[in-house]
Amino acid sequence: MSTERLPIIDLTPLLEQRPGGLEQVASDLGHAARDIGFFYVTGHGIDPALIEATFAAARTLFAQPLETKMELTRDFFRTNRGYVPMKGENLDPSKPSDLKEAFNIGLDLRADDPRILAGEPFRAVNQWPALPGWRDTVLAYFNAVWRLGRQMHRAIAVDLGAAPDFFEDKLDAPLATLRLLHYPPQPPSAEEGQIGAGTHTDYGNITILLPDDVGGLEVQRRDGTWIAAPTIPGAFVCNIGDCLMRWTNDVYVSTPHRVVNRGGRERYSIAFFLDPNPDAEVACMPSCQGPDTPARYPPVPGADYLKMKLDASYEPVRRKSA
Ligand SMILES: O=C(O)CCC(=O)C(=O)O
Ligand SMILES: [Fe+2]
Repeated sequence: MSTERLPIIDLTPLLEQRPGGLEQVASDLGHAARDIGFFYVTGHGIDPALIEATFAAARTLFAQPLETKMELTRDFFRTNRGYVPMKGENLDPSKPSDLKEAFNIGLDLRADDPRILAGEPFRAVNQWPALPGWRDTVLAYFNAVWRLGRQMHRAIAVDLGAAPDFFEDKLDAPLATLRLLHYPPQPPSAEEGQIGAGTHTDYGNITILLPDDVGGLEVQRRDGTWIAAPTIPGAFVCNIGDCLMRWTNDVYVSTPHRVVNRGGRERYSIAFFLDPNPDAEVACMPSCQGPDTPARYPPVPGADYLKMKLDASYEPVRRKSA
């Protein structure tokens, strides 16, 4: 394991709209996004009490009987919402399934939302456990990190030579997923290659991850070696996803990572995946192409891209359970 550390980026100048703050953070984010594709962010302004309450909500949910949790997993493959039991997913399809359970929440829509009635992909109602205050807490956290992700996209847009609001209408009704995660300690009985989260890249634009103090996230450098990404109290870990890599003609990198819970304790983490609006056209940014670097990928709607990625990750589990 390499001793290199991921960069730490302070978002305060961006979020407080200090003079030159947007450009400063654009440069810091752009550098990290082109290099290792992973970075910590501090100065994000999200209330520590909300963070604590969301962790508490995750612990309470995962402590429910399996039967109760399984009731929250209707039609998962179509909606990408609700509960995923232990070993219910293979982030690395070449390895045994992941030693984790998860719970997904998407954009919160009413049952009579026209997008649901029209059968649009991944538009669905959320599944809510019958726990007092749970929905309010988790939705407040969803909204806070979504807002943060959009603000970070202002800096990303500037780094990519676009207007600061370039991404705004592509992220205002996004296929975003908030995912609560629970990993048991890595058991001695695990199959060869079976870990908390198999090596994978994320699918969306950016991921805003809040790990607890157990640690266990590992990031793969381009030379194949691994860097530990220990938890920094109060900081998020952010990474570039495949969709933004495509948008930038591979100028930004979506970096492989994994979770191995060697800490001997239960581990909880909360990931927010900011995928674009379903109808946002994911097309090569003008600044990322030129005579020597033509666009490598044709434009694709956000929804088609996400579907392609999710299908590949659940396919092995679906096949086994068929
Ligand atoms: O739990 C973590 O720390 C990371 C999880 C992850 O990489 C993912 O769910 O995509
Ligand atoms: Fe990930």
